Amino acid sequence: MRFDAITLFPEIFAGITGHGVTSRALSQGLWSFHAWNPRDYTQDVHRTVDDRPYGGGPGMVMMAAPLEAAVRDVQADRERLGQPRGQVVLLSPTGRRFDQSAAAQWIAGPGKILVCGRYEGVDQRFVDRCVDEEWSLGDFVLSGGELAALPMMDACVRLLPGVLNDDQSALQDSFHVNLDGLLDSPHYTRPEIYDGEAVPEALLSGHHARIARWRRDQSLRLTLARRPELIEQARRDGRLDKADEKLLLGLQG
Ligand SMILES: CC(C)(C)c1cccc(C(=O)NCC2(NC(=O)c3cccc4nocc34)CCCCC2)c1
Repeated sequence: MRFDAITLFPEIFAGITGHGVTSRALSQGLWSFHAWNPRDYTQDVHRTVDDRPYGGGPGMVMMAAPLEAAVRDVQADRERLGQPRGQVVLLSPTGRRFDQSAAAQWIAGPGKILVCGRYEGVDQRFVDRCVDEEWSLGDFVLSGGELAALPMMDACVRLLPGVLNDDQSALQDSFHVNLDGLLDSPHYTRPEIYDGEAVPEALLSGHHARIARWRRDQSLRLTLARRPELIEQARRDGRLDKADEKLLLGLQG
């Protein structure tokens, strides 16, 4: 899987290229990354990438030409290497909401070209001419598209075969397999008594069925309390068994 980022701040991507499982996967060649700075595609001596908004208003807008020139260079680079084109994605608050299923869809494709906005946004003519999809991380104000691109890329790379070992993929699988879309149960590790607080007795029992039941119950309780819509989704998908429903009935009364 290849990711390209069009960004004024390529160093931000060290967050995943330089640390942890995503960094190791990069060095193992399980995925690849290239950052392209629009500033390298300017023609003026000041390397201007932004300008004031027509119609007035605060802040600056990223100009279309450097962005488009960068995108065309990425596409030419992929073509030169015989790699598939890949969609141009604008990270944007108006985009479709990214989630785990989006990550699964993204890794099925050739790899996205991620355009990261700064200032007040990008010239609409660039969007009309070059952008295939807009995706959003959520409804909050961010300083730049890079800060949404990073978690999306992380979610995708973790899904690639060979990136996570069996231990690490437990969390990944649990989202879709053990917990199937429910919140995770509480975690505990040594010491057994921490400042007088003990680990729940079920987890010390050594009885795997009892431990699994305790964890499932905790996930259902927590999900019902914090994200009830995930319970509904699991019910619609037929992912709740009789014991689950019995517990939920007791909780919901
Ligand atoms: C109603 C709402 C969502 C609060 C909102 C409304 C208006 C503006 C913003 C905002 O944050 N503008 C700044 C800007 N944000 C983003 O790029 C961005 C934000 C959130 C999720 C994202 N996912 O990808 C990219 C995302 C970065 C600088 C270039 C212009 C876009 C937010």
